Amino acid sequence: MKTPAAVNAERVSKAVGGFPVLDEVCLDVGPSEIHALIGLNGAGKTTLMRILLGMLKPDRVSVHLARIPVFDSPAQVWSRVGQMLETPFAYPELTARENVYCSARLHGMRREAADLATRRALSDLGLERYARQRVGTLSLGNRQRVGLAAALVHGPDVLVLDEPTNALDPRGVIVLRRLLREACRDRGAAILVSSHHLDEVSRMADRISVLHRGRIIGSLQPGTVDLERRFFDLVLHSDLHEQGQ
Ligand SMILES: Nc1ncnc2c1ncn2[C@@H]1O[C@H](COP(=O)(O)OP(=O)(O)OP(=O)(O)O)[C@@H](O)[C@H]1O
Repeated sequence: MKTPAAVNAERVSKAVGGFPVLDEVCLDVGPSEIHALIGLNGAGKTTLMRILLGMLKPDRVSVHLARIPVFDSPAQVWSRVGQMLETPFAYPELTARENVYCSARLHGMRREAADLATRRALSDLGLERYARQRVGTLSLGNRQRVGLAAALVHGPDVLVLDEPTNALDPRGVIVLRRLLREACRDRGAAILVSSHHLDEVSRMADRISVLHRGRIIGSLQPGTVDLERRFFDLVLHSDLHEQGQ
């Protein structure tokens, strides 16, 4: 049975060293949906994603993955999750192929299926010619491609990707967009991506939430004009509101 694909965070707060990094953040990602999180540097995007993936404990716990509280999620649930945070999943001393294969096996795939899925993921990400090269010797963009192949290899129902395109070339961006769209369409994947690039998320996402100083301050409509202006309006309005308090 497939695990229902959904991410849900209710009023997640997190302080680090007494400084609030996240403040009552509510966020959800439904099946067959790409939800983009956009915000300035230091807004809290990575911290939120780490909490959603159970890597960091929020101060108040109400985070659900596949409708199960994240800290109680069994291996079965995690096997249906793919992620790539700041440092892509990659052992530098292993080859690209070995890295992706390891990810497939760690997500519970049997040898033969893992082998097949690894070939497909390497081909999807345009990595065939680097398959036997050690990841530590690859370019930054190709390391990111390996991280993405490792996140996607097992066909996850939930995907959490932190700035998945920041090192990709324009062709890589298009490829990733297509792969994410296919994951949504073919298996109803719930996908959360963070980015700094409004144009890119506008093309990729179904929903865009703006995170600023640890709070969700509004949303943007993908595909509409003037997203940049709307984004800065929200940021400015939030800053002015904070100063006025
Ligand atoms: N372990 C930590 N110790 C101290 N401060 C931290 C720690 N983790 C996060 N922070 C702070 O929390 C804030 C949010 O960081 P986070 O990495 O989540 O932002 P981000 O939105 O992903 O930023 P960027 O777009 O630059 O990647 C930052 O001010 C950061 O310095």
